[in-house]
Amino acid sequence: MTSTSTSSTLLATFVGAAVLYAWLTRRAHGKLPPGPPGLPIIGNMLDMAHGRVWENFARMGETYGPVISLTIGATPIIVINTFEQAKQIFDAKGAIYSSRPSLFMSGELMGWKKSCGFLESGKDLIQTRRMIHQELGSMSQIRTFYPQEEDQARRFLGLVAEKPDRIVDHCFRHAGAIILRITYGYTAKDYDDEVITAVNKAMHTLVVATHPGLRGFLVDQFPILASLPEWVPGTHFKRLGREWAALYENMLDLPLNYTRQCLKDGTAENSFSAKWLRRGLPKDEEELLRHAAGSLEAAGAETTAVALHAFYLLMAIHPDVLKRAQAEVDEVCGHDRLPTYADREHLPYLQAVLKELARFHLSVPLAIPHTTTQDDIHDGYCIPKGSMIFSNLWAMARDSEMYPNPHKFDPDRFLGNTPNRDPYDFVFGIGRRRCPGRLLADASVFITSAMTLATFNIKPGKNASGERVVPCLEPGPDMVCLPKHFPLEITPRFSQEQMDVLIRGAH
Ligand code: HEM
Repeated sequence: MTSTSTSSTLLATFVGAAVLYAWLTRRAHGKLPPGPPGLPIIGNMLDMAHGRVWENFARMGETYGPVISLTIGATPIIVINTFEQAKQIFDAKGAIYSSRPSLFMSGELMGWKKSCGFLESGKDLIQTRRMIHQELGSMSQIRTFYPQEEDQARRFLGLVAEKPDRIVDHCFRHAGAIILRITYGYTAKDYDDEVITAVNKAMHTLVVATHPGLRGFLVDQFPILASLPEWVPGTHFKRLGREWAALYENMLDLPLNYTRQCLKDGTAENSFSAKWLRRGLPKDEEELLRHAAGSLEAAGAETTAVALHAFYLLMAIHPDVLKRAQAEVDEVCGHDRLPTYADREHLPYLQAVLKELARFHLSVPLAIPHTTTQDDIHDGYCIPKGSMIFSNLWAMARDSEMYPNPHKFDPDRFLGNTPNRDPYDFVFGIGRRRCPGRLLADASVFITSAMTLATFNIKPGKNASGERVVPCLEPGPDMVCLPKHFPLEITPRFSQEQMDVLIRGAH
């Protein structure tokens, strides 16, 4: 037998033993919520293997009810498919439903466990969320960042005017630049910015490491695999973990060192990190700040970029909505200036469009999984301590009882005397782990889309053979759900000279 086949046999034996151990040691719980029967040993692993897992979960909900269970190895997985149940669980019983599962690959090996989205319940989580809340959790704080937001949105328009065919890149760059500006006071370069590149690299590894189901890393389901020596084939995750941890550290240090330097030089702009560093934090709190600031970069950039890209696609798909929203913006702002935050209350149709955007394309369709810190009995079923809990936000957004004709993009559902439920009640999560960046996200999407409507027309673009391709909103399979790319035709609404005046306006 060659050494490779010996090692492969060893790995197979080890994985088999780990899976069998997990199966045999599943605790004798009460009755779990109903769910699809799993296969012996691997449980429901295959049900989570492919495609948009949230759609599979919603289909299972039609058969088994609003709260369903699946198992992989020893861990019960609970999926909550309705808003009502999610409120009962995350709001009313938040004390035991608000921790995070420990993910071996991303949390331990790659070092993300101190990032806000990964923190388990406890002192560090309370302090981290307090830090974020104090500077980004109220409208009075968010308003202090309006000048930076408006400036970044103008820069974005400039880039779109220059290279309209690179709209997806611009959305990602813009969302990253906003977060860097507000978190660190750092103004990113228009192209090839070093810090944006560092964030993108680290984020790419995080997305790969946290793929749901079978596409993820087996060590998350069976942490015992981490004790295998590195010469065993299949343990390449250990080397990857080390390399990817270095990318995470770089993403934290590069921009924070910039803020520290600016504070020393007396040139620091108003920012989340500058505000906290100025207070002179003790070492342990400064370490918390380092991860808290990094968690804003990680959680805030891609999610906002996805919303902006989806906005452009939806405007190309629905020319009637685009025209009506443009007409409203024109009526309030005229053609001589760009919209500002002060206009927001006079733009009810745009606000309805943005609510429908948030409902129709969910940036994070399954939220971030929670875990329970105690056994619970819910509606007569047992939810064991350590269960992994998914809020199926996508299923809530497509619930026909809350949203008649839920697969139709229809901003009018939020106007009139009996509007549908505000999707902001759940698209940012529910309960104690609700997104702490939601006010900032909303402010960024508002100003960018309002300024876009004022300056550009958006139409389906042409493919390589010159045929017009009507886009559709086809979501990808990842936890942060990127829509499929389609060519768009984005053209300025005014002459070059007028566009220059509009966009340069406040510079
Ligand atoms: C359209 C944009 C955004 C959407 C749809 C979104 C949505 C979400 C969702 C669904 C969660 C998980 C909630 C849960 O587990 O129950 C979350 C967590 C989080 N979000 Fe956002 N988010 C957005 C933008 C932002 C921005 C701009 C920031 C930062 C400035 C941010 C920071 C965070 C953080 C730090 C967490 C982790 C919270 C925790 O674990 O306690 N998000 N977000």
